[in-house]
Amino acid sequence: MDARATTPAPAGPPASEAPHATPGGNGTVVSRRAALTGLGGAAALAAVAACAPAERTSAEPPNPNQVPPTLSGDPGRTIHEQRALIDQLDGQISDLLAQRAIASHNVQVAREQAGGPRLDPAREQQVIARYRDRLGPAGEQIARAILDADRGAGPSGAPAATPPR
Ligand SMILES: C=C(O[C@@H]1C=C(C(=O)O)C=C[C@H]1O)C(=O)O
Repeated sequence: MDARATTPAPAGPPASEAPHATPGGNGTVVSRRAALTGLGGAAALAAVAACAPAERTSAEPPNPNQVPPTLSGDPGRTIHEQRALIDQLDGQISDLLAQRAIASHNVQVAREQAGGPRLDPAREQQVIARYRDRLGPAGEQIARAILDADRGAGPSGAPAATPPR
């Protein structure tokens, strides 16, 4: 059985990381929770849910990490259709990355303001491992690129300045 199907979703950040909105330095204020569950993410999840196969042969709940094969793997789709899908997915990915950059920035600033280090290498390894588990070696590359982009991302990291829609 797929362990992910039975593993409950994380209950949210521990109390020590409660969602206090933190100024981003450019007027951007986003709580950790809002950033992680912003409309872009909800829209992405809704899109995935809407495209899930109508009938299920298993009683197991859908895995939100799994792109529905009807969307992603149908070779009968034309190149034009596939490209439209790619453009749509790239838009969602970009929106999510922009939200992630803001959330990451907020955590980094909060930790720094509390007198701690801006970065947390152990946590970064957890992030990398999650991407690697899901996507293999390419996932590790992607995670490292995201972490690089989000380290110190803020007002000057232009994409982070765009609030979630
Ligand atoms: C956002 C955090 O701060 C930094 C940024 C991280 C990230 O973008 O995922 C991870 C660890 C930290 O280096 C965090 O500790 O959660």
